[in-house]
Amino acid sequence: MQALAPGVHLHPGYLDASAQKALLEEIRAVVAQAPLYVPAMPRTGKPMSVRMTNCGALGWVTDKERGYRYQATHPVTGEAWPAIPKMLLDIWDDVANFPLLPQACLVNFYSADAKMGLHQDRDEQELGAPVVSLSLGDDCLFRVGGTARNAPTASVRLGSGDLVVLGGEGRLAFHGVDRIYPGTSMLLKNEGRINLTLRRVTRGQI
Ligand SMILES: O=C(O)CCC(=O)C(=O)O
Ligand SMILES: [Fe+2]
Repeated sequence: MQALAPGVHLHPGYLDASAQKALLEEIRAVVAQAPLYVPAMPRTGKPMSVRMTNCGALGWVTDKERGYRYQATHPVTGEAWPAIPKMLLDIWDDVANFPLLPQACLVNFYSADAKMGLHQDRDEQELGAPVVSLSLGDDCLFRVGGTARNAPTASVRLGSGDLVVLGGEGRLAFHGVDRIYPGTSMLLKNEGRINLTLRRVTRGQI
């Protein structure tokens, strides 16, 4: 385990190749039920470059009119999100050091030219639980800083199977994805990167 910033820990190679393949199959099943869609930025309605879906009781969504939020249904199909695969619940159990299970798993799909600007994950009421983030497929350049936007940042290349935990004083650390390195992994059939982000949303037992 490697500290990228206070409270931000990288577990390089957390999933071996066969676990990555098994998890990818689970995510394919999630996407078959809850298709990837293009989220839009609040107010401007500008499309994000990352395509998204979710599994879990709640999913993180954003659109022009209502902005960033969690909701129980897919914004395009109107269906409830599929359940979080057991493999991911077990991973949370292993690394989160939190007594309750995650409620939301955001599935981010990055094509070769997608990125995600520097931001904090702050749409959750429960900030005592960490954010647990897994990478599958192509490498990316991940950037993480402090809890102020202008704090210095460190960049690290994340590969398939790498896991990052943002917890404690790192829970609100600014972070983002500056670029994808297309063709650096053979896991997916085509180029691209999948990121899975597990979170608690509400406070207390649900
Ligand atoms: O893709 C990643 O590694 C980060 C994703 C992220 O920060 C988010 O979905 O909030
Ligand atoms: Fe984030």
